[in-house]
Amino acid sequence: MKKNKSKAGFPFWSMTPEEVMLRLDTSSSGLSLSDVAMRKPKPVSPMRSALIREIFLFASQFKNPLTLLLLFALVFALFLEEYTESAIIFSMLFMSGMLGFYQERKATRAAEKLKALLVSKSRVKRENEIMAVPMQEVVVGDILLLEAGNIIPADALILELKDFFVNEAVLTGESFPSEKRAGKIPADSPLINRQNSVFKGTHVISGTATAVAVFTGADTFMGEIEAGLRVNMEETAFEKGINRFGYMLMRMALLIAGIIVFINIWTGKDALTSILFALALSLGLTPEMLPAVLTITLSSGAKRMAKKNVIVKKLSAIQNLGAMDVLCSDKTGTLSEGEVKVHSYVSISGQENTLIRKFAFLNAWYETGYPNPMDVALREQAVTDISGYQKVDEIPFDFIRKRLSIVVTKEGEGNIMITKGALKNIIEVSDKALMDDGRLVEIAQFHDKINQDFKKFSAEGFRTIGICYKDVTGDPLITKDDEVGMVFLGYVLLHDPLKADIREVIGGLKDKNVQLKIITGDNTLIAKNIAVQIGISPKKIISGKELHSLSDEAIVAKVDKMDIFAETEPSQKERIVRALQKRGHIVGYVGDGINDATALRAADVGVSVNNAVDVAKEAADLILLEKELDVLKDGIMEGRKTYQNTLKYIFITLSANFGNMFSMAGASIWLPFLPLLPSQILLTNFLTDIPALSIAADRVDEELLEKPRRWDIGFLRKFMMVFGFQSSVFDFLTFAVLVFVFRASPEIFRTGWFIESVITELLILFVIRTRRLFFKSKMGKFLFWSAILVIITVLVIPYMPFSTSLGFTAIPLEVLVTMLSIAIVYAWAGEMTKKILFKKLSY
Ligand SMILES: Nc1ncnc2c1ncn2[C@@H]1O[C@H](COP(=O)(O)OP(=O)(O)OP(=O)(O)O)[C@@H](O)[C@H]1O
Ligand SMILES: [Mg+2]
Repeated sequence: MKKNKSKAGFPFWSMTPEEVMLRLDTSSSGLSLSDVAMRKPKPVSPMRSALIREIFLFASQFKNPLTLLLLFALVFALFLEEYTESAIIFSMLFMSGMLGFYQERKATRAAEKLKALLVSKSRVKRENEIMAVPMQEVVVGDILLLEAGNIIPADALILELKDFFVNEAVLTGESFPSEKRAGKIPADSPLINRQNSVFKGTHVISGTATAVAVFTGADTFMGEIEAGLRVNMEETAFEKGINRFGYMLMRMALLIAGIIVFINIWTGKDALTSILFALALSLGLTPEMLPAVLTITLSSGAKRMAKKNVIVKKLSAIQNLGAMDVLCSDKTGTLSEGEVKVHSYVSISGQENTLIRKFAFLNAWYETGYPNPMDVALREQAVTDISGYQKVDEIPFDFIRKRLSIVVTKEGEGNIMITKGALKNIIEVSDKALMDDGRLVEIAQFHDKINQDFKKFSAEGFRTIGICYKDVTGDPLITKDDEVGMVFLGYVLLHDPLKADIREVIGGLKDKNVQLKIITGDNTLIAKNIAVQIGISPKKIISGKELHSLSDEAIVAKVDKMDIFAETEPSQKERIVRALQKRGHIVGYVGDGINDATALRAADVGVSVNNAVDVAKEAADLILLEKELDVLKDGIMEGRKTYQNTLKYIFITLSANFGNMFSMAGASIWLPFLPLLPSQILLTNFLTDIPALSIAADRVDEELLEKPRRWDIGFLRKFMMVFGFQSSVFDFLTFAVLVFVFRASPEIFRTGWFIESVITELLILFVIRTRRLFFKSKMGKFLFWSAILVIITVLVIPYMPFSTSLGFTAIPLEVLVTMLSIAIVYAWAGEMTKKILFKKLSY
């Protein structure tokens, strides 16, 4: 509240820079370092905050409906003074919580080290020196130096600016860049009109500015919004599936539990024990270790990715990576080396030309937009003498104009405006052309020639940019509107060779059933040329211009058939991604520019590189420390493994437990006693959870990783029905044998059934984890040994002295052998069913 008041009392946009700086006790040369130290938000002592973080992390392991059910059961058991039950439930809770906590902590620690590399820095002026500090360390009164690609670190008042455009979509929803200018704005004007100010979280599209930071952190507009909304994390398709599935199970469990309670009470059993019995059963049905399995699979996946120099910013991105079936990529640096080299400077008549060389150099030398490989290449060129030149003005590059203008001056030469950019966009603003002999001619007569040249260069694999100029001595300060009536000079041919292994990389992705689509701002001809080189059909290409004329629906209809999108504007990149998603694809996007940020955000998996602009890095889910598509293939495999192992866990919980519940309900009707004591049910659950957890690290058969797979709840339901039914059949067989053949006492009955159900669950785990014959698929070490250990434990427990306190008894050998035989036949039946089921549902 107080903060709001202070903001209302400080409408800095309606004040002059001097007033604001006076009030903030700062100056244009920046704060002193001692001032900065005083203004830094006081850190909570690092020790304590680390401890608090750990506690939070631990607590966060319990914040899902499944563990809540466990907690509820625990309280209930304690209330009934059933201490064995309580102890077992508590162990289960603790085990799942600890494991999740431990794994996640290990993973976050590894990730944090890498994330430190990712810290976005802001340039500030302090004690009259320019320095780069982590974005969060900007303090009130800091003088900010902003340039294209930066994320703005604070709410600030602009002091000076040059062609400064900011994208404020995060705050205003307006995706068109808003132009900033200096000067006072009425205090009551809405945020969108405060052109003299910038706001935290928005980003610079082009140009440069200095500004004084007025509000930081939670005091900013962004901070207010975040506090209000608690930034709603979007769920991935996978998470949605899991959650829906979890709720479905809960509903079913509750329903069946209700029926069981009813039957038991109706048949005259003790009401409270019946409730506890039903509660224990519904715990059995719920995949209570699912959260832990998920965290473990994901975080160990993230760790393995880190070893391959991939930083996973958002864990769930790994799942999406596995499910991804279309990968969109920009061109420069992904397909190509990204190290652009200048090949030549060519005039219309085809001659190497030194004036073009000089002008291109001047333009690149003085431009101040965000770093791009073309200007780097041009600046590297040794050049004829440019001493004596001075920069007068600039209009930075943007992805709509695709041009960049610089005004330079030199004694005796007046002021010259030099513009370079995409060839089309240069021709657009030129009406004359300069010949080698110095003549100026109408450009119109050369349009065909230029087109042909361009085709020729592109076919040879060159990226061509155009250069033009005009004399602006009369009015050397320019705006975008001055880009007209210029004199065309010629071409700069640039070379950006494709990566040597790009064909194999793309082939590799294709083998994994991920389709690559190229979305580039570059020219159609070049894109075609590249398509041919990497083995994509050059026919499946569409240009940004054509996209413009299409409605969203029309794009959706078309998007599948196209492999290359050329000459696109930034907003079209996002449109394409969304259209692909509407077609039902899970879409990845790789990009590193300002123009990629919205597409990165829209994609299911956004991938960027470490030297990308801040906005792109911020928007991405994964960061590659080296821009190699090949590592993505490893990531895709990780994602698919995660998915498969999660699915295994679900399969096993479903088939074994669902059948169990059914059988229990049945058994309750005709047995005069409870088929298992609540504590025994919990113990069964606990024991089978141990191997189930190690599924997280299980090996996965190669054939299961071949294509992206989706969460398919319909399939799960069928799977559950079939295997549940089968397991019930065997349960009833077991009951019948125990009651009619062995005339078992309640203790023997329960012990026999305990052994049978734990062992069948483990055997069926071996069966279900693969589609091959179970012994033909190699198992994860952990899984194998933990299963063996549990089997031994189960066989030993009844013969231990403490077994009576658990309600077990030493069963006769023939009962034991019969139970084991039933389990083996059951596993064999599972093999058969599995084969038929997978084939029939072709999943
Ligand atoms: N600094 C610059 N100076 C002049 N022209 C430029 C500059 N940057 C880009 N262009 C022009 O704009 C076009 C589009 O830019 P760019 O190729 O970077 O887009 P993109 O979508 O990021 O492409 P890519 O897929 O290669 O990453 C370029 O082909 C070039 O003609
Ligand atoms: Mg790019």
